[in-house]
Amino acid sequence: MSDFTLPMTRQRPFDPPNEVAELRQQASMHRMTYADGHVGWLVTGYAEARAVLAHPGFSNRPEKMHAPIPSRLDLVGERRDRGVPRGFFLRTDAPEHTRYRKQLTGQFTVRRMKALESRITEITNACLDDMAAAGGTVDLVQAFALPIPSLVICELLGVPYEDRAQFQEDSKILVNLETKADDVLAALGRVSAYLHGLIQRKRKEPADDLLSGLIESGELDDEELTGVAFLLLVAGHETTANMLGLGTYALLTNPDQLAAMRDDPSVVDNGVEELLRYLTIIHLGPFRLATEDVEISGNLIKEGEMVGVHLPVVNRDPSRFPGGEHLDVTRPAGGHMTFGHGIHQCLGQQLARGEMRIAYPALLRRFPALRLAVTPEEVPMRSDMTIYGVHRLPVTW
Ligand code: HEM
Repeated sequence: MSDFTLPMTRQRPFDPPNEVAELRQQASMHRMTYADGHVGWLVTGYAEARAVLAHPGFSNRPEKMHAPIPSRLDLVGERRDRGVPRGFFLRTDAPEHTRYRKQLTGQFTVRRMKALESRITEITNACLDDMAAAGGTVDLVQAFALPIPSLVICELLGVPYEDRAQFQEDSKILVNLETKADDVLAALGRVSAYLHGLIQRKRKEPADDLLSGLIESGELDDEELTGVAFLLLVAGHETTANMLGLGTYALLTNPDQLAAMRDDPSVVDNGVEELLRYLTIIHLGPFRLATEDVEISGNLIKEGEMVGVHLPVVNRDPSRFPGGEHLDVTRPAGGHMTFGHGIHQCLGQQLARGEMRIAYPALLRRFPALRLAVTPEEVPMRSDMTIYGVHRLPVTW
């Protein structure tokens, strides 16, 4: 089926496109035509996805990659050579990747994540207070889903509160697949210049934040520090924000699941994993380029061929998650691949989990009568973005 091209249009808001779900029923790996005519692969099976992402015979560097869908830029990492500072290591390979990853892992300590929990609770409560004060109908994305992760990342890095508005705006520009190249470059320039200045300030006045910790370890120069900080800002904003927005939408349209998340604290941790699995907001990729011939489940991927992993469909593979097309916050959801797998597995996953474990129940308990203020069909979906979610979620209570 080498004439298969990747569909992005969904027939139902929480389900992957029918065409891809149907493919998985036929086989776990498929030939797929990329936007420039390159014939590579699409992986729809759970075991095969893990095998690809754990295999050393693939590169994550964007330079030689073929775009999966027409006339759009892939993840921000594609733009590395066009203005992203060194240190933005999202799409790199060993040994460059190993060096940055080691530095960062050393900073995402249990102690730091634990300390952030009380700040996440405060930030969440402040958003809920503002919502209660505004009353009537509010857009949950602007009032809740976006500000929480945005402020938490600022906390983590030590970015002052008053500077955050520009960051939210710029990161939105950077992850939108439709953004024009000039606008991307302008946003990159603004964020880089700001972070560079912040690093200078932290060199003089270190504090108990991740940037100061990285400076202290002395391994990275200023440009690298800027790139790393920039990556965390972008990666930490929109991902968790879309989980909070889309997750709330999913709960509002599944009232029994919502009630379990609201009323039973013992359900929350697993409920968050299930929402991550069921919604799988990274719905384009990850993609890799074979640097040698690789055999996966009897399929020969030739050197130079692209492989895309369709995470939303992989996370519903019935051999791993029976009945996985339904949201069930009590289903054992561990082992899902929403944070990827292998050496590039999400660095911020514990932070993202911490935010969701605090934010969902806090929202549902503060507003027990929370409901959509529009019909479900009127909720605008982010089908056109690298990260899936809702553009807006009008709610009332
Ligand atoms: C629900 C929220 C999130 C989701 C679904 C998510 C998903 C992912 C996925 C799928 C990857 C792997 C990409 C690949 O294999 O090419 C990844 C990597 C990464 N994520 Fe996340 N992420 C989330 C939140 C965060 C947060 C909060 C941060 C930072 C504070 C973060 C930082 C990163 C970084 C730095 C990488 C690159 C890791 C590497 O290449 O070694 N993410 N994320």
